[in-house]
Amino acid sequence: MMTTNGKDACRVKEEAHTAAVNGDGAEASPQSKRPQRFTFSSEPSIEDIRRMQADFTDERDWNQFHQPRNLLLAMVGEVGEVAELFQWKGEVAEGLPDWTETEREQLAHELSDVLIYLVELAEKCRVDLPQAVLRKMALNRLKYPASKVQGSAKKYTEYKD
Ligand SMILES: Nc1ccn([C@H]2C[C@H](O)[C@@H](COP(=O)(O)OP(=O)(O)OP(=O)(O)O)O2)c(=O)n1
Repeated sequence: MMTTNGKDACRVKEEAHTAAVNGDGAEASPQSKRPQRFTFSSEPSIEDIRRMQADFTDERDWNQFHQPRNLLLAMVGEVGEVAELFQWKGEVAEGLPDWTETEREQLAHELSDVLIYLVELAEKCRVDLPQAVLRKMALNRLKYPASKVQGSAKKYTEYKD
């Protein structure tokens, strides 16, 4: 079980933006170093979250309601609640410097709701999410080689080679 608190969750640590992070095997160069990178706590894992939500639904006899389509709709509803927090604020800088603690906590709640439903949706669709993410990121790296798309946000279909 997780023993984290708000401070742990908000810690930033000195970390180079290395090849280990972007997975492309390139050496880290001084230019690629990012001095302050936010990191997550290592727990709970996605499997921990799946199990905690499974326990939560089992204890309430709610599996009868948690079919894939219902979970999808619930997740999209929670995405809407995330959007509502950003609504009418204009551009928001990384780290949300102008947000109050209450607003930050609301955001943490809504993002968690999205994640909880996403993880349960994946479970009910028999998608092993952590492994699926690894496969998808490998595909992303193939579609968007760093050397080819450096500094460009164009979609892969827009590159002529
Ligand atoms: N049938 C349900 C209802 C709730 N939850 C869990 C998963 C979500 O993390 C959270 C969602 O609860 P609410 O539907 O009450 O939504 P909010 O927490 O966002 O409340 P509100 O809509 O008032 O902001 O509770 C669930 O698993 N299954």
